[in-house]
Amino acid sequence: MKTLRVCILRIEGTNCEAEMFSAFKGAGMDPELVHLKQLTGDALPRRALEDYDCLMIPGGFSSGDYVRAGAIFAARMKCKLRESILNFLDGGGLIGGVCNGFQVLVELGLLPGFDDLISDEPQMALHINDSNRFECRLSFLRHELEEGTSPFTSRIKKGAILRIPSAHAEGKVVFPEEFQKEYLEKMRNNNQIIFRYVNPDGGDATHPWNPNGSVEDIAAISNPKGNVFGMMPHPERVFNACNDPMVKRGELKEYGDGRAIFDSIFEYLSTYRSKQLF
Ligand SMILES: NC(=O)CC[C@H](N)C(=O)O
Repeated sequence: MKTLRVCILRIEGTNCEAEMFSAFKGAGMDPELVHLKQLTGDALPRRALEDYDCLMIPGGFSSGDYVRAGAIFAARMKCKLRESILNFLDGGGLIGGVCNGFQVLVELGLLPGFDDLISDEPQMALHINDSNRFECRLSFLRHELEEGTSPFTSRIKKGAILRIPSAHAEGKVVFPEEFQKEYLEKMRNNNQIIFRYVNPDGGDATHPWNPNGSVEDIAAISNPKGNVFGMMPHPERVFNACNDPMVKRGELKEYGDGRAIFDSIFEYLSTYRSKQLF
């Protein structure tokens, strides 16, 4: 079988790339840490997006979160890589972002991506948490789609609740007030809402279980086509069960709930991409 190559993209201030690397590796893919300048032709060795199957933007504080979290990383990508991103998606590639990576994809206009793959006008923002603080704790995420619907969660059953940690200051999903009703409806109809925060008992999330005040407790979304995905909590931090604080001492569990995301990407890419089915 063809090796599945993953480009884990970093710039100054990215800080979750090592865990992201080992999660992709652990799920059987071939990740590589790539600096943005290697893609834009400003540093050697040069790399091209088309050589990868998946582009993943990891978490962190890219460019120190100046302006808005993710804004500078996104602006640099947009001005130099717009065409290659579109070609990459057209060729069947997947693009994912976790936490700061999700913020980058929203700033870039790839998410929620209602009308175009890259929208020029922002359709959504990840705003400062309601608490006005950096919120760092385990989150409970309910999977909202049927198994097999999203390439990023194809291995997860509808209604399953995953324990995945959050760690962010700007994670509140907001839409422009006048379009909020319409946009939420679009998101539901297009199967774009992938995870919602819930309370530990599975009920509607209240703070701190919705850590940021996101509308409708939204924690993860995709674009309408499903090939661009962003989530605030960090699946790469709970690839192994030993990193899940609720796994009891002596419990013989090898993998944490985060692994399902990476297994889903693997399954999707190896089934569809390597056979060039789309
Ligand atoms: N863990 C992260 O990626 C943090 C994202 C961003 N720096 C924030 O605080 O919102």
